[in-house]
Amino acid sequence: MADKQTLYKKQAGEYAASLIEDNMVVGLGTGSTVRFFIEALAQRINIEGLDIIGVTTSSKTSSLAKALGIKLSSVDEVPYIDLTIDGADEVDSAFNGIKGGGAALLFEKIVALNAHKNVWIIDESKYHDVIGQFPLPVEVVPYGSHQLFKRFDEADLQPLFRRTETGERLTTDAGNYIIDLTLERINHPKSLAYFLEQTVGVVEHGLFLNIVDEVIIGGEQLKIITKHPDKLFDN
Ligand SMILES: O=C[C@H](O)[C@H](O)[C@H](O)COP(=O)(O)O
Repeated sequence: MADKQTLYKKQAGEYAASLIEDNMVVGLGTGSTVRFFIEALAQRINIEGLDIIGVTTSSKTSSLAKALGIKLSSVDEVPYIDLTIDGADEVDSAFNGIKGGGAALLFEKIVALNAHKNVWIIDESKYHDVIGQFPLPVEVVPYGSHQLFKRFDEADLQPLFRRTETGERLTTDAGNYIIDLTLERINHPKSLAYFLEQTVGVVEHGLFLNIVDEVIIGGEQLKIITKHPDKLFDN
């Protein structure tokens, strides 16, 4: 039998599939929670004849969606994305998130920023008062990445190159490396994001601030939290 976390991911993923409407262009995130969403979406396509176009955020999601017969287009070929459904590694009550546990943060952020609406699906263990318990992924250009690693280390950001099971440095779909920062608690996500964005060699970071509109949280009871459009969160 599946563990609770898996059941909660499935619950959130399946609920998200019910949000998709005919003729939508749908951003398809990456990860184990999104897998449940994509499977449920494919079922609706087959049973109800739902007509949608998917825009994927990783090679893994592309393979899964293709195998399930979902029509795909690239982010550059669609005029806009109606709704993106994605997972997250950690979310706080100010709608800040950490993403990139599956190394897809760069394409995920591009798709998210081209979507009219972003919905995240998580299980309840990922919802915290303050983000940072999950190591923050930073995607970096391979050239000079060792120097960058040293700078992060000197700044006490506890960097670690992400590696594959066979021990080599993991390469993202865009051909970059990931350095994970073990921070435990990110009190000022906006300042950290700014620092990373000013650092040459950093392609993107896993802080998704002010991006998500709604979070669906699987648990004993499914919860949906929606950001008020006028509410600004200052980090
Ligand atoms: O790079 C991967 C993504 O940001 C995922 O959406 C995130 O890691 C959550 O994945 P999962 O649903 O497998 O926990």
